[in-house]
Amino acid sequence: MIDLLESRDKIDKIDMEIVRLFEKRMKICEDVAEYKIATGKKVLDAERERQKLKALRGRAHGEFNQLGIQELFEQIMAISRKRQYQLLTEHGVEDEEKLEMVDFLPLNNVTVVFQGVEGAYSYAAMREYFDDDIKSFHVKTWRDAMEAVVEGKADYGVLPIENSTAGIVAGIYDLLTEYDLNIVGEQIISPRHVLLGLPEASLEDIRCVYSHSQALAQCSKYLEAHPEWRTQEMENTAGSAKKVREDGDITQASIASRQAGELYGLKVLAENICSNDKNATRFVIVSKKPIYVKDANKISVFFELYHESGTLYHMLSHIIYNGLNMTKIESRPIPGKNWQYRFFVDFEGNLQDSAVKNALRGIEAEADRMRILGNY
Ligand SMILES: C=C(O[C@@H]1C=C(C(=O)O)C=C[C@H]1O)C(=O)O
Repeated sequence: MIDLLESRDKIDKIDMEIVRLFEKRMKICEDVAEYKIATGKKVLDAERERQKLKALRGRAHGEFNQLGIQELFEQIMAISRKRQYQLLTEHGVEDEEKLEMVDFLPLNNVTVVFQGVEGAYSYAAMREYFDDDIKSFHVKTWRDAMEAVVEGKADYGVLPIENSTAGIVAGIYDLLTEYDLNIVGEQIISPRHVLLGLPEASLEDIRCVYSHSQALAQCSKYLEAHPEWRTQEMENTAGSAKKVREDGDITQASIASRQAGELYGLKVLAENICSNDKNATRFVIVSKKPIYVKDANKISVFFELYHESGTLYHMLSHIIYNGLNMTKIESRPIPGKNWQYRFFVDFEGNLQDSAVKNALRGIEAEADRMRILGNY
């Protein structure tokens, strides 16, 4: 019988040899980086890598080993690029500065836009984030809010991006890729939805419940317990309260905040109706100014990838390899490119950190399209 220890001993010797050759190869890659720093040539040379993979596969025997060699060398070359990005950062080769660091966000004499009507949760988030002396106005849609900021009618916009029960607000993710705005802050608030009706209404009268789709989703368990009620989506929660007041129909109810009920003269018919009592919504604060505050510790980016196997893995490896903590990943379809996706990733860090610079350099060089959405 073959001796296990003897085989392992042989493997160990081969592995030592692989380590020695790997380090020898990496040393030469550092020389390549030096050449690239001096000449401005890009780190990634996709054509060279394709040729190498083809040639190396051809040296291996059998389909299994050919695939193995391909995988192995894809990794080796990805590691070589990561080292080169590090060297570029170490040599102070800066990508053009996309965002400028500031000590504080300018908050004096500013105008803020939010979507919805007064009493909406975006309004509450704005009140929480900004000082009392700001000027504010509201618009009908999220797109209107984005445009108000782009056109300079508002300095900041407040937009809901994620709820801990219902998940992401997909429309906001998509709009962030359409408009060249920058996330400069975030605010989490805990919506406490209540069921609101006319003062003369009681629970037995209700036939139809109006609210924003997110609020309906956040109260889905409560609504499922009332299968006799219809639900109808509206643009925002406070607007649904306004509608119930204006229609004056005792069969209508709204899911909104207690404050919206007070604002529109409605009665609380039921409380604690959220499926998750820790329900919280995260809002982002967007600005046209390409800035970030010096102690910002979260970065949001999005990127699109070539439709090839392993591309997402390679992209995320830039974050992992540089020791950064990824806190979120989402994907959204790319309009007009069926079954292709755009990825949104959040990770901890500040744009001044070398690890962040290295990771972003790699992602930018290797993704189809990439943009930093903000450091906040
Ligand atoms: C080392 C180089 O940089 C990158 C890494 C490669 C490798 O490790 O073989 C090949 C091409 C480049 O994408 C190079 O340009 O030769």
